[in-house]
Amino acid sequence: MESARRPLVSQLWVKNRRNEAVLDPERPALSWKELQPKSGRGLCLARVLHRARGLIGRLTEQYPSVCHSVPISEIIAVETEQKRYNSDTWQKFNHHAFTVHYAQRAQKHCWRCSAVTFWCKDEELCHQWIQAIKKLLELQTSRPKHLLVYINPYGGKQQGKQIYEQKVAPLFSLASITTDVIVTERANHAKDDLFEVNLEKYDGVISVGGDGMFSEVMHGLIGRMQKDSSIDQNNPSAPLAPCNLRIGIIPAGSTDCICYATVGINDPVTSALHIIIGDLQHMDVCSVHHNNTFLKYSVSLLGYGFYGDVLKDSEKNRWMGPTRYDFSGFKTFLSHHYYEGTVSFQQANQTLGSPRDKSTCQSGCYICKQSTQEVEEKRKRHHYNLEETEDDGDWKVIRGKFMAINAANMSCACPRSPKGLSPAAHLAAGTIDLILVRRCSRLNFLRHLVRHKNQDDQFDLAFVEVYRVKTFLFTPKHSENEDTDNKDVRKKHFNQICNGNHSSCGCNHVNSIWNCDGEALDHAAVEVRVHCQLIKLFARGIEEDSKP
Ligand SMILES: CCCCCCCCCCCCC/C=C/[C@@H](O)[C@H](CO)NC(=O)CCCCCCCCCCCCCCC
Ligand SMILES: Nc1ncnc2c1ncn2[C@@H]1O[C@H](COP(=O)(O)OP(=O)(O)OP(=O)(O)O)[C@@H](O)[C@H]1O
Ligand SMILES: [Ca+2]
Repeated sequence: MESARRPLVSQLWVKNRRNEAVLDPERPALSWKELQPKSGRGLCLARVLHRARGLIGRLTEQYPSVCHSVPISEIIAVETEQKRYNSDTWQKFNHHAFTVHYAQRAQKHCWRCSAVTFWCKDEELCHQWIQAIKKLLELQTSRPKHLLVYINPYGGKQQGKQIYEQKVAPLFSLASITTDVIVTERANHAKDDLFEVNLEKYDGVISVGGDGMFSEVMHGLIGRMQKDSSIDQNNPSAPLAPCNLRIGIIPAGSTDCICYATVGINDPVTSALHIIIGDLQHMDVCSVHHNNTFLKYSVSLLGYGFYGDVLKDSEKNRWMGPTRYDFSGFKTFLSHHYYEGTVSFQQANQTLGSPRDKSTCQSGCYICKQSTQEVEEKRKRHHYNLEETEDDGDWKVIRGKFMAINAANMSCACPRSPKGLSPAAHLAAGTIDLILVRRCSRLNFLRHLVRHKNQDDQFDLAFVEVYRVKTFLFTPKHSENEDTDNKDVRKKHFNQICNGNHSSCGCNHVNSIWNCDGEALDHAAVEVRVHCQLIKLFARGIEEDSKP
């Protein structure tokens, strides 16, 4: 037992160079460092340079040899080397070699699977190393072994199936992860399936597609949990049962904002590596109700006004793929609509930070960690039927004319807006950032939009307000029935570019619609409530400095 904790130290060869390799179960990491320049007959320029560097290093007492180190948690697999090297090396080491595959940080937030082959002088040493690494890998208990994968073949640029087969499946198989793969045949296929399937045999569910596909998987899992726990989703104040299974996202959509804001990039290989090493990121979920009837859950953006109108227009142009959003965004910007209504909300406790904080939510965020403890205690109290003590403040009511009402449950960072709609929003603190953009000129609205792209403070504009909240209500000024009947009211909302036939401007509504993670809601009057850390993802949040 004692020997299992001691480091394994051996001389192994990497690319024909003698290295000292150390496998330290205490750190726990695998590291290797070149011991001396390659020996052998013959002279080549590289070797001369190498020796000169070694000599200079020794003279200055700094031998310039790089130490490589890989945490065990980031090793993907270890395997006996098959004969793929030139026969010289193969003969020299009598066929004894093993290869370690590991996750390596490439560019910012982008990970790649790298490999290093270690050559051993004898078979026993080779076997000892492979067994020692495998033993340490077995201790990585958070890694998934069996996954359920849903692929939307029509999301984004319709590349979901190819992306999964070419970039992800080979990595899962290298990591000995087995999968049941379902290519969806219709919308809601994944969601419906998750209500029926035996989930006990899986360690996670993977969504290959965009935010809409993720939303389907999430609705399936949350809905299933509530059904199994006899919780009525129509009750807006019911404490929801959290989901134990983690969800992985392989981005293949048009916005991929949930992936981008939880991993830092929308790259299928990076996401596959986070899944393999069993990363964990808790995430808040908002429930949306209308008159005590459950409508939907949201994790990224609930947007009324501008983003609702963009969505509505873009749905007609799904054939355009991701470009549909830019096209409809431009049209919606020109149509320049505002909507009247009342927003009521309770501001969250100040310990949960402010939307105007300069620091952002990152891997290991202390505000989210604090919420993990609180949510655990709250669930325990609920389990033992103990009383709740909510210390939320008074309700604030704002009546007005709005260009946009955006509720960001996370930063909503995506390739179109790398900082997102609310750069300081938290993934798992149990809060939403409510952004109110009041009626303003076209030029001012453009200034607001441009700030989604640059470094300027998005909220430092006279017509923009932002609040960190746990729950809010929205009531449109005009009743929802009026919206379809009252043509006179519609006319009041015409503007320069609308010629009155409304076929192209999409302005034939007094009310806008809610864009809920890219899906349209059927009602404008809503009650929204955040459920702290309801779901878990195979991710780790944004790493501060991803490249070592
Ligand atoms: C001048 C440049 C301004 C550029 C401003 C870019 C803002 C981009 C903000 C993206 C925020 C995404 C929030 C995430 C929402 C997701 O849950 C949802 C589902 O995937 N995606 C969308 O609704 C997809 C929403 C996509 C919205 C695209 C809006 C594009 C606006 C273009 C306006 C151009 C005006 C030009 C005037 C000369
Ligand atoms: N086989 C299918 N046929 C038609 N629609 C599907 C199918 N499978 C899933 N869907 C639906 O397609 C919708 C959009 O999918 P997805 O989110 O993957 O792509 P996207 O909308 O292009 O990307 P994003 O949501 O990132 O903007 C989802 O709402 C999902 O319910
Ligand atoms: Ca949140």
